[in-house]
Amino acid sequence: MPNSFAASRLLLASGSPRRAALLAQIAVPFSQVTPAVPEQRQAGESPQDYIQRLAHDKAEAGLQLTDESNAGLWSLGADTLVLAGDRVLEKPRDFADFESMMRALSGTEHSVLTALCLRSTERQFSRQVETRVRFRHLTTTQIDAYWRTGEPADKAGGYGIQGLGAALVESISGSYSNVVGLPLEALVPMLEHAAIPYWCESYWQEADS
Ligand SMILES: Cc1cn([C@H]2C[C@H](O)[C@@H](COP(=O)(O)OP(=O)(O)OP(=O)(O)O)O2)c(=O)[nH]c1=O
Repeated sequence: MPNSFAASRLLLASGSPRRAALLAQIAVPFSQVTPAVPEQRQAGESPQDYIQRLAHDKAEAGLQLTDESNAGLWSLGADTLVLAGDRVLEKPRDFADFESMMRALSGTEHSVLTALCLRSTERQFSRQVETRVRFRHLTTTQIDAYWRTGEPADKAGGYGIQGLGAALVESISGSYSNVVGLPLEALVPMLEHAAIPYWCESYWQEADS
C-alpha cells in the first residue's frame, strides 16, 4: 500500500497534566507548552462564549510560544468550567469559595462544559461538550475533609472526578473525559480532520492510498 501520508504535529497549549494524560491515553504524539492566558469573564459574556474564547486564546498563544516551524503544526487549547444553574464555578479561590461551591453542588445535578480549539496558522476546528453530573448529598465533615486533601484547589467546580472526588458523584450522563478536561469523543474526529495521528494511523494511510 503506498504511503505518502505526512502526519501533522500537535502542540498541547495547556499546563494541565490531566489533559496531557488523556492525549497520551490514545497515543497522540505531542509536545506541551503552558500559555499564560488571563481567565476573566467579560460583562455580558455567556459561559459558553467565555470558555470558547479561552480555548481559542490558549491555542493561539501556543502557536506564538513555539519556536518550531509552524508548517504542519496544530495547537490545541481547552477550557473547562462547571455550571450549577446559572452559577459559573471555576477553580476555588479559597476554602470559603470551595465550601459555597460544594453546597451548591450537593444533592443536585450540574453541567461540566469543556470548549476545544484546534488551530493552525491557516485553519481552526472548535467544539464544545456538556456532561451532566449529579452529586450525592454532602455533609460538612465530607466537605472539610475533601478540602484538606488538596485535590480541589486546581479543579473547575472544586472537584476531580478522576480522583478522590469520584466518591462525591452519584451519577454521570455523557462524556467522562469531558469532565476531566478533554472530551476524547469530540477530539478524535478533530484530530482526523487535521491529520494528527493517534494509535489508529492506518486511518490516513488507507485514505491516502
Ligand atoms: C470538574 C473537573 C475539573 N477538572 C479540571 C480540568 C481542568 O484541568 C481544570 C479546569 O481548569 P482549566 O482552566 O480548564 O484548565 P487548567 O488551568 O487546568 O489548564 P490550562 O488552562 O493550562 O489548559 O479542572 C478535573 O481535573 N476533574 C474534574 O472532575
